[in-house]
Amino acid sequence: MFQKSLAELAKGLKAGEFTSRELTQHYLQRIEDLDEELNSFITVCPELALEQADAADAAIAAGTSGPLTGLPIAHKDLFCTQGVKTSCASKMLDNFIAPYESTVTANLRSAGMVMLGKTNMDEFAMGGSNENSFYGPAHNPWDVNLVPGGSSGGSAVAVAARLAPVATGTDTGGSIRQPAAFCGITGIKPTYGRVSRWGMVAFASSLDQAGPMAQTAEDCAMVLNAMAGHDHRDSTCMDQPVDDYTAKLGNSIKGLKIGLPKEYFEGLSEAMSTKVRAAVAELEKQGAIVKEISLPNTKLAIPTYYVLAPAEASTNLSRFDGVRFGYRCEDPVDLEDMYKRTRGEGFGKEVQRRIMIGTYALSAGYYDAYYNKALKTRRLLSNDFAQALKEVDVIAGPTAPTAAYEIGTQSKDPVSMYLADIFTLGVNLAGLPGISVPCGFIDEMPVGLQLIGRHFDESTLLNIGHQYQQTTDWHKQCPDMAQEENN
Ligand SMILES: NC(=O)C[C@H](N)C(=O)O
Repeated sequence: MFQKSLAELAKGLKAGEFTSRELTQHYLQRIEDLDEELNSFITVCPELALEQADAADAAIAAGTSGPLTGLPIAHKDLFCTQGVKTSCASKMLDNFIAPYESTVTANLRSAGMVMLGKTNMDEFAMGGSNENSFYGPAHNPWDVNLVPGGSSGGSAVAVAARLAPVATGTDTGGSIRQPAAFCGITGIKPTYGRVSRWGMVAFASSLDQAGPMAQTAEDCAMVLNAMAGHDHRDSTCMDQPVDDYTAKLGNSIKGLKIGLPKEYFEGLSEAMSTKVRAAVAELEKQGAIVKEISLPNTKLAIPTYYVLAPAEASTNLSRFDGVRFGYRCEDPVDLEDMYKRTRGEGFGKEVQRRIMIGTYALSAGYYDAYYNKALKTRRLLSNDFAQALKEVDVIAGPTAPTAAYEIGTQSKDPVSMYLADIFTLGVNLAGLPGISVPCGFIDEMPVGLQLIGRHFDESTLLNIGHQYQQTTDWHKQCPDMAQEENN
């Protein structure tokens, strides 16, 4: 049963092959059996899940169900969920139970989805390996000695190991797409403003965006249908009609123009370049027209992001002060001591590093040299994409420069970790949608093809992903521990 995609499970539920309770029990059992080794969940909520499953079964029986009713989902642990811990994988929020529900989780709940639990991540979404978690690293199910990517690492692991058919993630600079690539699943970061950020704990507010992670592009389309839409509680959420993403999956890609940025292939390993070019050739076979393009400012993406994101983080995270909620240090001698020790003890190293970088970049003497300059280079990067997307419909390239690496090998060197974000950061800086689709293996580890589209054109990305998955089977491959015969 767990091998099935979300779309297949939806059909099975509708046909009465199993109930939502049975399906939910099945996944809860898999989590119990396998997650000790994988560490993909921070919180599992069996009682709540079964209660929601029973309600879904009642709705199905009453004929009031929708396309997602009764299907299980896992949420990244930075979406506020009323009554269920929301930790952001930080000691700072280890005791935090949100008094309200995020719009994303509320939308999926009202679509009838069943919440299995909350997934592991890099602390406050800062990282690309899931090693920066207060709860310890999540492990890649293809090889448990390797990282699953991050920051939405737990969500990617849960889907890849078939502990959940779908999960939510968030992406500030690649946090949906890169772990999707490392774990061999599909993940889409929608256009900035497509999905509400209300109740999503903020990291960098001009970049953060939520999206689905699943086995297939079709599954992502189903879930994005319920996630996307206007929300007056998030002033950056756009009041723009939402496409029916599943309705547009059947379109032919004949004549579609795909651009390959030459900068994305300069210095790229032969192995990765071959995989990406083979995937693009497959799309060409289906009628797409491929041409080389240029994104001349690509090399500015890392310095720009790693000034702006920490700057925004330093202000967003100032709310964690030990006063109103979250961690508070023991026996402070005075207010200053409480602030200092609460933040020193409650935040992990990477979070502290970013707060310091961000505070420095925003400080009076350096604001123009760093923050203001980064805003200008952000504009150059956006202009590159805007120009390219006049010439082509979508841009294709690798999601990340490498496949997953061994736990512990990069965590000592934050800069080398930052450099690995080269292909994903620009997409957030320009507010564009991007999808990662599994496109093969390097040394037995999955890698992803990234497709970048025009603002609000998630439909085209999901359709290309879907068409690609009609003639390839990379997305169907799963790690040994998720093989039917082993369970
Ligand atoms: N949050 C993200 O989207 C991932 C990025 N690697 C970061 O650490 O900022």
